Amino acid sequence: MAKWSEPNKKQKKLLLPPGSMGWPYIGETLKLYTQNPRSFYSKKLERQSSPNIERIVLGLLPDWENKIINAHNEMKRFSFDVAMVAIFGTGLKDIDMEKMRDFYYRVHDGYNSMPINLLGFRYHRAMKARKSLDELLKKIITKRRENKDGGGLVGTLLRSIDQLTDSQVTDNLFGVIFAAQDTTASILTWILKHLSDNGTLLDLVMKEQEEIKRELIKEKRGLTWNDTRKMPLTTRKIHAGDSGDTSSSKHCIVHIQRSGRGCRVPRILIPRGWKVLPLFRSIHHSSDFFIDPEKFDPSRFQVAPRPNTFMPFGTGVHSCPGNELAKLEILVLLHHLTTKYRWEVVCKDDGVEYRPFPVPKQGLQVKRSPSLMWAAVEMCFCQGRGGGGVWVRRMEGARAS
Ligand code: HEM
Repeated sequence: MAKWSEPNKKQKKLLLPPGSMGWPYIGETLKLYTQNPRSFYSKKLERQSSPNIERIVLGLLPDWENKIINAHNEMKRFSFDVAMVAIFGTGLKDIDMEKMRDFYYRVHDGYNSMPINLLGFRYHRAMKARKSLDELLKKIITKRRENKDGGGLVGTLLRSIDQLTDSQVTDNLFGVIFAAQDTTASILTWILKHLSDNGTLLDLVMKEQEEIKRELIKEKRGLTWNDTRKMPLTTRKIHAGDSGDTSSSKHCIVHIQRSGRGCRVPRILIPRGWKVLPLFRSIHHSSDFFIDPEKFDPSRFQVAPRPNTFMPFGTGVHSCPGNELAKLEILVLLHHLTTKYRWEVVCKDDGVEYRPFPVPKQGLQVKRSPSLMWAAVEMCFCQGRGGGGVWVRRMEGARAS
C-alpha cells in the first residue's frame, strides 16, 4: 500500500490555506498530474454514464408521487447523486451517501456565511462538517487504495499518488461536488420553470422526446449517450436555460500579463499584473450580442452565437471539465420527465435569489395542472417551505410508458 507523505514545496502551493473551506485549485492540481486539466472525465466515461444517470432519474421521479416537492432541492439531490457516480464510479455500496450529503449540505450552507468560528454560528457548523467530510472521504480513499479500486474520478486521482497528498485528493473531490451540484441544479430548475411557462416550447420538446422514446421501446433498451445527441431542440433549451437566468455566475480570472503598461480595452486601461474577473452573466445578458436577451428563447441558438459571447462553461484552461456530463444528466432527466409527466409552475415570477447561483425565489401560489391524461407535476415557489425553489406535485393518471 502506498504511503501518504508530507507535501513537497510544489504540492504545498496547491493546498488550501489552513482552515479554509473554499474552492481548491482543481485545475492546477489536475494539470500537475495530467498536463491537461480537461481530461479528468473522459468522453468514454461520459458515454458510459447514461445508464447510471438513468437509474438515478428513475429512482427520483416516482418519489414525487402525490407530494408537493421543492424542485430545486430535488435537482440538487439529483446532481449530487450524479456527481457521486462521477467521482466514485458505480461502486457506491461502501459509501454512506446520506451522511456524505448531510455533511456536504452543512458545508455548503456555511461557506458564504460570516466567518465566525464560534458554537452556534453557521460557519462553525460548516467547518465542523468539512472536517467530518474530509474524514469520511479519507476513509473511502484508504479503502479504495487497499482494494485497488480505480473507478471514477477518485481512481484517476489515486493513480497520481506520487504527486497528490491525501488532503489534495479530498480537496479536489470536495471541489468537484461543489462545481457539479449547484450549477446543474440551478439550470434544471429554470428549465422546468421556463418549459412550464411556455406550452409551445414544451410541446416541441415532448415531441422530440416521444420520438426517441418510441425508438427505445421498439429496440427494448434504455437511453444511451448517442440518443442524447439526437435531441437538438432539448439541447437548445439547456443553452437558453444556461444563458438566461441561470447563466453561470462563476467567473474566469484573466491575469493581465502583457508587457508595457498593461492591456487596453475600450476606454479602460487595465494595468499590468492586475487580475480581471469577467462576469459571464453580463455578457449573456448583453443586448450588444443577443436580441431581447432577457427572453427565454432557445431558437436563438439555431445559429451559433458570436465567438466569446456565450460561455456558460467558462473558457480557457479552467473552463468546465464537467460540461458534457452536465448536459448529459440534464437531457436524461428531461427525457423521462417530459415523456411521463406533466407539470405546471403554479406561483410565478417571484423573483430570483442568488445562493450564489440564481434560483427562483420562494413565495408563489400552487395551481393545478389541467391535464387529465398525464401525471401532473405542480410547481410553485412557496414561502416558508424551507429551501425555496420550485414546488412540485405529481398527480395520479400518469400515461403508461
Ligand atoms: C450546467 C452545469 C455546469 C455549469 C454551468 C458549469 C460552469 C462552470 C464554469 C463557468 C467553470 C469555470 C470557472 C472559472 O473559470 O473560474 C467551471 C469549472 C469547473 N467545473 Fe463546471 N459547470 C457545470 C457542471 C459541472 C459538473 C457536472 C462538474 C463535474 C462533474 C463540473 C466540474 C467543474 C470543475 C472541476 C471546474 C474547475 C475547473 C478548473 O478550475 O480548472 N462542472 N464550471
